[in-house]
Parts: sequence; C-alpha cells; structure tokens
Amino acid sequence: MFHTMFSRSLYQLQKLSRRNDLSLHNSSTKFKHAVLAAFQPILHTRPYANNPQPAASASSVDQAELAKFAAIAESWWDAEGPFKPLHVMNPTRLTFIRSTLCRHFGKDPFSARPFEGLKFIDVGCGGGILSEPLARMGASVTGIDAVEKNIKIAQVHADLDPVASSIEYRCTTAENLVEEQMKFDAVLALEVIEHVANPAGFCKSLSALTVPNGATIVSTINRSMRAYATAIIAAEYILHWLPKGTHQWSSFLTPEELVLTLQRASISVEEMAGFAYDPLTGQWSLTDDIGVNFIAFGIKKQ
Ligand SMILES: C[S@@+](CC[C@H](N)C(=O)[O-])C[C@H]1O[C@@H](n2cnc3c(N)ncnc32)[C@H](O)[C@@H]1O
Ligand SMILES: [Mg+2]
Repeated sequence: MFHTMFSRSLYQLQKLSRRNDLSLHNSSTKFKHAVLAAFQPILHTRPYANNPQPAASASSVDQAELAKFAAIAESWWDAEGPFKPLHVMNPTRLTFIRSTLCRHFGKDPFSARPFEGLKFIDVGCGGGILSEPLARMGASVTGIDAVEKNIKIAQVHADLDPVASSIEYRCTTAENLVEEQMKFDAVLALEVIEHVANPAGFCKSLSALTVPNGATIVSTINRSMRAYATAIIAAEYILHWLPKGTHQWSSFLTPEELVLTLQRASISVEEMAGFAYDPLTGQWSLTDDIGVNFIAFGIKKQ
C-alpha cells in the first residue's frame, strides 16, 4: 500500500514541482506570489526561499515560538485542549511510523514491541504524546524539547507508566546533542520544523543525529493556499482548535522544500504521506494528498 502511496506521492511531487510553489514560470504562480505579497503584513511573512542557509550549529530556537508552547504547557495531556489535534492524529501518524520504520529496520509490524533494540529521539517532544507510544512499542526513547515546562510535564506523565518512565527526557536542542555527538537509529521531529528559527540548519542537526543508514521522520504543514484556509483560518479562527497565532503560514514548508532541504542534509526522502481529516468521524487517515498536513520518511546516506 505504501509503495503505491509513495509512487503516487512522488508523482504528485513531480507534478507540484513542475507547476507549483517553487516554479516562477507560470502565470498562476505569479498570481499566487502577488496575492501572497499583498498578504505579507498580515501573515508576518518569513519567506523561506530568501532565507540564507545557516550552519547546522546555528540555534534552531525561536523564542517567540517557544513562548507560545510554554503558555499552554499545562494542557499537553488534556485530550480536549489545544493539543487535541495532535492527540487525534497520533494513531494515524504512528501507523506511518510503524510501517516505514519496521520495513526499514526489518522488524515485524505485527509484533507488540517492534522497535525493541532501536534507539529513537523525539525532537520537540512537547509533553511526550509521541514519545510514550514509541517507548511502548519497544524503542529506547530520548525526548528533547527547548521548553523546560514541557519536559517537566512529559516526565511527570511518563512516570505514571512503568514502560514510559524509561524515556529519557531532556530540555535541550538537536544542535546541542550534535555537539555531544549523540546518535540514534531513528530521529523524529513531528510538527516542529515550522516552529524553528532555521529549518535548513535544523535538518542538518537531525541528519547529524541519525546513524548512517538510519531513519529520519519529519511532519509539518504545506505552505499551500489550502493549508492557509484550513490549518490557520479554520483551525485557529473558526473551530478554535488551536490558539490564534499558533501557526504562521510563511513558516510552513512545501513538500519540495522539505525534500530538498533534507537532501542537502544527506537524507534521502523515500516515502511521503498526507493526513486527511474527516469532519464526519472527526478522525484522521493517511492519504496520498500532501496538500496540507504531511509526513516524510527519509534515510541518512551512508
Ligand atoms: C507542535 S509541538 C509538537 C510536539 C510533538 N512533536 C508532537 O507532535 O506531539 C512543537 C514542539 O516543538 C518544540 N520546539 C520548538 N522549537 C524547538 C527547538 N528549536 N528545539 C526543540 N524543541 C522545539 C516546542 O516547544 C513544542 O513542544
Ligand atoms: Mg505546528
């Protein structure tokens, strides 16, 4: 299923790169750029394409972004609170993670603890919504976050469960662990890259933390018009799923940008999937539509 999904996603990616955000050659793109230029003051635009390429060692920390998470840190485990979308999405993203990582590491996806013997790091782990199920699936998990409050909450929650209490939580950044020369079989950064100061340097740090032939998984939101309408206008201003101002459209990366940025960091993206929300069931599912929320699995080059 994923092979089909991936080839379809790749096809979609090729189509996108022919006609979409990175191309400046067609009139619809010119129109889109003109509209975006008009929205710049509203969107607090931080044009990705014009950003310089910082070194891996440059800080990934954006204090204003961290302040947003510190302000709502108490609600990490409130399944009806501002992190509800992450809680509801969790089984779907874990399906992708289980499937891609089991295939890559030759593990049985039907076993209860398929990640036994593997070292994972969850970068930007927040309250540990992802770290905990990864530990229950047998991985030896390190969870890091730049917000101290998040780490304290993650630790208190993990201590309620003997398996999750094995997670090593630290308040630090990916680049600091690179300095410590730490290495992991799989490096995961879900819904973090759109909140960091320098996505390219951040990807280099993720890569440096991954062992050769190890895996890197990144999820984020596409810088598409549909994402502006759904992930910002609908989620923040109409449905109030997230506090207003949680996301800045200009900080989103298109799938092409993420693939290229990871490629430059020696990670070859092998598989992508989108997440689709069904308003009737309130559930998310994997889809080959990477137009809004999407996830990428890559392999660190030898
Ligand atoms: C949207 S939350 C995602 C949490 C978690 N990855 C998940 O998907 O359940 C983003 C998290 O990234 C953290 N963060 C933001 N910038 C960071 C950085 N430069 N280094 C480490 N963590 C960061 C925030 O504090 C926040 O907890
Ligand atoms: Mg986000």
